[in-house]
Amino acid sequence: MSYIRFENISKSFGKNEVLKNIDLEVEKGQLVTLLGPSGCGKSTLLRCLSGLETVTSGKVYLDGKDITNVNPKDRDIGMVFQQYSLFPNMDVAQNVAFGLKLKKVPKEEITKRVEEMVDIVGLSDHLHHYPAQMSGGQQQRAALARAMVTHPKVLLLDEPLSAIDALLRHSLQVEIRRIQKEMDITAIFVTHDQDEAMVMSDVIHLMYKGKIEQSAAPTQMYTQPISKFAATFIGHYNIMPMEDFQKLTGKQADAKDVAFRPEIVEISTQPIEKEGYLTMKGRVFVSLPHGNVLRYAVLCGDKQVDVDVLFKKATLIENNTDVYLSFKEDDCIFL
Ligand SMILES: Nc1ncnc2c1ncn2[C@@H]1O[C@H](COP(=O)(O)OP(=O)(O)OP(=O)(O)O)[C@@H](O)[C@H]1O
Repeated sequence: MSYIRFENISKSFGKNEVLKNIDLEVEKGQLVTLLGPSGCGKSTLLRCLSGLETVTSGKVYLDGKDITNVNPKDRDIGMVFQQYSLFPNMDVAQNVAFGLKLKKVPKEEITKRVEEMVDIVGLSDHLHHYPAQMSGGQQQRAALARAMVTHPKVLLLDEPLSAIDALLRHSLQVEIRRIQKEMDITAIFVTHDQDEAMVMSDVIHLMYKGKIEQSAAPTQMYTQPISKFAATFIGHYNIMPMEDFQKLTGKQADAKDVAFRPEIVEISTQPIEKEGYLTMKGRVFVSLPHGNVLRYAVLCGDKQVDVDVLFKKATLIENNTDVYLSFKEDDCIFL
């Protein structure tokens, strides 16, 4: 049996069914992400594991035991939330020591374990600082240390980085992943940010309206979405009804929609003819920098197709220029 197992979990608040027959497994030592839009049930599923929420039906197993009705404090689960949940009147050392004191761990051992843990999260210089004296990122590291110092069976991270600015957020993503691997922690991470899920996870569980839409490793999720929703949520796919796609490219397929990523499309002012490639004509109506690429929005018929070109290669095509788009048929996903 897997280390964590949600078996046929449903959860309703009154008439609102928020989780619908969820089956999900997590292996020991994995970091899995629950990814999905706001309100799809990510936090509720996490709270069913921690015991902060009861399930309406189904069972939750942890480390071979049915914990569905176990008191939250006896589940041995560490949690970090979006809000910095440190005790404001305690310094970092006292905050991190808190759980160990509750467990009546001997004093010398507490000091040793707190110092080790604070060192791992890179806060040794802030051992005696209070939360108000630290940045958001430092406070989240302290919260992480506090959640991990007791060696919980599972670490639950509910959007722990969403209040932190982009640059620091990225370095904390990498750091949390490093610590999780180094300490062989089993963790479930909740986010609505696809990039964060891509960086952090062994497996992504994409949720939609209370169900698991797709479960896959990050690269597979990115390159092989199984539904229109998955393609919309991950990878910024161009999605076009098959009827329009057929009119533009001549390609026929037994599908409702076709999805293709902006970065697989070549754009040129000259016709492109290549074996195995599909082409369509269009007109550039705007181009905007997007991270490290230039994104052209091209109108093909009455459909917008986004095309990403690496900045270093880009010679700017002016707005209102007629262009040819081409892409490998193999790179299209027929849904
Ligand atoms: N205690 C509660 N009482 C009533 N409804 C609730 C409660 N907790 C959550 N809900 C509802 O359950 C649904 C799922 O909420 P949940 O917080 O799990 O979503 P989420 O995917 O984590 O969203 P977000 O990314 O915005 O945090 C929402 O419609 C929410 O309003």
